[in-house]
Amino acid sequence: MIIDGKQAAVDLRKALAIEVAQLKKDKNITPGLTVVLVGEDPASQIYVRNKVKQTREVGMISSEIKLPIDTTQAQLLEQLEQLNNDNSVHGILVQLPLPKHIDESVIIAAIAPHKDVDGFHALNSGRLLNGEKGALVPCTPQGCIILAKKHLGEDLSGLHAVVIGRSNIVGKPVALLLLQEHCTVTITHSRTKNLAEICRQADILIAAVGRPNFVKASWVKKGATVIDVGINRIEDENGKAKLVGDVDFTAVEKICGAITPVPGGVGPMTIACLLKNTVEAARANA
Ligand SMILES: Nc1nc2c(c(=O)[nH]1)N[C@@H](CN(C=O)c1ccc(C(=O)N[C@@H](CCC(=O)O)C(=O)O)cc1)CN2
Repeated sequence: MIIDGKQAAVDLRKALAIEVAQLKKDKNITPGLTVVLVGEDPASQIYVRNKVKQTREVGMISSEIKLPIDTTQAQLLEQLEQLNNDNSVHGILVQLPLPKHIDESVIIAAIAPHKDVDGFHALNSGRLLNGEKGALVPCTPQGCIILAKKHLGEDLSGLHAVVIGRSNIVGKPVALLLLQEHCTVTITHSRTKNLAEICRQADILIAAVGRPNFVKASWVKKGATVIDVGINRIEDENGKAKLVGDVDFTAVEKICGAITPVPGGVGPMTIACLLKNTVEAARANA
């Protein structure tokens, strides 16, 4: 089975549009998201454009702040201070990666935690770690869980989930979410020994390593659910640009029970979950 992330994102946005309309009717609140982009990275520009477009499509307010590549860290912090104090802005997102002269961790820490719709602020990651209610949860990990449940149903308890990758943005939070779902969780990374053997034990395999076609068919247990977070741009045999995930899709598809494709898997869910977080932020701070 191929898990259709594009369709799951459409379904989530439809449900959010209804919620947004209800929030307007009942409380006269229109959720507002501001996306900040520093520089002109082509992929980031596309992601930001899609975020703004989809936010508006579900009836929310969205604005984009484009800053030049030579923006200083102090200038970006000043911009965030203004957004933190603007009551019409419920969600703030700074598109990553930032230019090298800006320290991402300083910027993430400067976003008001209740407006941190990326869920990257230490207060939100701490809440997730403690299993507290009210955390804004990172979008890609949320998308992974929703997509895994499309195949496995709501109850993931007792399943062995193996996560490849330990980033703060995907690997660690997705592992915590799987733990909340009562999975047995193994986190693996570049120094893990016997990686293939560990992956073969997975009922749910999450690949978030950033290496094209890294996960081979021989690493996958028959019937496993495979969630591919990778977005890697490579050249095909004719020199044409092509987008692939971290999983050797063609080979793994024949063995697994279900798999997310790239494109059309986790990526679209990242943006849909961002809209979900913005609605939650607006509701929580009404
Ligand atoms: N502040 C953040 N920065 C970044 C995040 C993030 O969650 N917050 N994630 C990524 C980029 N990203 C969202 O920002 C993102 C990446 C990919 C997609 C997506 O829909 N991909 C499509 C393919 C699109 C293409 O052709 O490039 C797919 O997989 O089908 C959405 C959002 C890094 N930065």
